[in-house]
Amino acid sequence: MIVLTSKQMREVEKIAIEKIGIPSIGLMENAGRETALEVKKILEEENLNSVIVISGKGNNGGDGYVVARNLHNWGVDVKVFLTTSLGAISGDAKVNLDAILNMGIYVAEITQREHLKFLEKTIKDSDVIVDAIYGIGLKGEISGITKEIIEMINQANKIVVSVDIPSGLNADTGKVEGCAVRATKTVTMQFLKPGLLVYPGADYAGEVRVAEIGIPYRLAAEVGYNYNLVTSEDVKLPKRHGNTHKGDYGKALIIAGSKNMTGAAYLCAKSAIKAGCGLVKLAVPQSVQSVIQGGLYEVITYGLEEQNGILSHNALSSVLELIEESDVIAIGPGLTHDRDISQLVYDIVKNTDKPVVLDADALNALVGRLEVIQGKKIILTPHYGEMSRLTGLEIDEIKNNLFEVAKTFIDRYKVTLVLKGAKTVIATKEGSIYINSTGNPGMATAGSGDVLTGMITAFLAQGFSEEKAAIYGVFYHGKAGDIAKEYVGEYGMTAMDILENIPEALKCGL
Ligand SMILES: NC(=O)C1=CN([C@@H]2O[C@H](COP(=O)(O)OP(=O)(O)OC[C@H]3O[C@@H](n4cnc5c(N)ncnc54)[C@H](O)[C@@H]3O)[C@@H](O)[C@H]2O)[C@H](O)CC1
Ligand SMILES: [K+]
Repeated sequence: MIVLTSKQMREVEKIAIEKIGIPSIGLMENAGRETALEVKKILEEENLNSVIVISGKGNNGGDGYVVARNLHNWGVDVKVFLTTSLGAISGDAKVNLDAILNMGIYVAEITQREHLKFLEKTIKDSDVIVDAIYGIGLKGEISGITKEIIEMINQANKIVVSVDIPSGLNADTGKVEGCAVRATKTVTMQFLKPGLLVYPGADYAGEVRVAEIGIPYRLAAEVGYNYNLVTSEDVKLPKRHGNTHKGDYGKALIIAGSKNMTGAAYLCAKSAIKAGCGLVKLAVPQSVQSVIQGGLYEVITYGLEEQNGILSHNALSSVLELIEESDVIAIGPGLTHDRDISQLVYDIVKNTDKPVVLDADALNALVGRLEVIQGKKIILTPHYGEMSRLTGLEIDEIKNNLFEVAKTFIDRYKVTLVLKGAKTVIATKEGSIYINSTGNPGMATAGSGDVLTGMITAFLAQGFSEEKAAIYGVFYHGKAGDIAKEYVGEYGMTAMDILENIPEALKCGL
């Protein structure tokens, strides 16, 4: 599903109005009416009838006047408060402000501190708050009286419907600019915005609805969008042909495990099989092979050269031989981190041009010498901690600038990046960003990442491009977690629960 940044949104709006000739006031009418319909639905469902619209000085505020006009026409008790003076309103917003004044709708200015008490009382007496203070035109941090108004909205404990984007939220990053409205629902115009989809923005936006306001859909392609939300529509699975055999679904080699982390290797290999990989070979340290083999009926295991239960660099030639007979490789789950293994991982990556998924300790192994991945068919799956080690950035810096961090990384290394988090973001070689829509907090559990690596590897093995394998793997991993949640809930969910629900998740894609 297409997602547009505020800049891209402005570009499509400009083409719609200036090139195509769609009247801008018509777009505002549609934006306001769609939001009003949403508010009406809430009022009817909850048996409520009074609304306060809080409008800012721009076109977001203009949408707010249209909301008020429509609600008034439908018999709703509606009042409008301006965070600016009446004289500061211009353009389409002014046309709509004049209309509501002419209709006799109550309009008040909140420009001084002493007005705040009255606003507080009106909020208290209202059932629903419509937030039309700032939309995509927000620049910099919110301060002064507007900040106090937003804090008042948040403390009121009312149903809040935000127009386009919760006021105070950065539409592009999801960052809170000083303060932001906590919405129950956000009605966003024509296209999703990235800031609504990642944290903290996603928490502030509440339920998000995209309203069609009359901008032609094709304009997104014209301005060259690069953000996408991955939904079930985007990850349909191809039907398998009748006349096929296991060779058609790929041979994967997984290099994983150590004496203290046999489970990671198990979870990864089993997940690859569960996600449809034709044949999975698992290379582990010799001394743990018999432990790992138990229960892995479908997987061929290889015990390789090791030292104290950890793969050693002496395993390189055996690994390279196994790679010869494989289509795709995954390295990392449960390997542990030491100098010898780092060199092993480095040399494996250096010596193959086949698609490789790098996870966990394989990522740690490449810290400081990432140039070896440059331009290769590689998918990296770091969580924020691993990304921090790879880039030298603080975890908070990564969390607050997910898109920028991901883009800078792929611009430099030209690989596929799966940046794992509460909202996993995938960045492709071509510079596109995909935001995942599945998953839940129950999946924040040990081994969950090993399952994901197995799934991505399986899609790669089945002939998907790195980009598609990453997108599909992340989506269905989340889906399996969502199904697991129905049975075991979030608290008790284990990686095994996710793994066991992979087949059910994949059935949804057919
Ligand atoms: N995208 C579309 O096709 C349509 C969008 N509509 C709505 O219009 C807004 C965007 O309107 P715009 O006037 O450009 O910006 P805002 O209303 O968000 O506010 C800008 C307003 O506020 C001032 N300002 C910005 N930041 C700050 C700050 N930190 N402190 C103080 N003041 C600030 C700025 O100078 C402006 O004056 C979009 O979101 C939609 O809701 C149309 O109605 C339909 C078509
Ligand atoms: K808003």
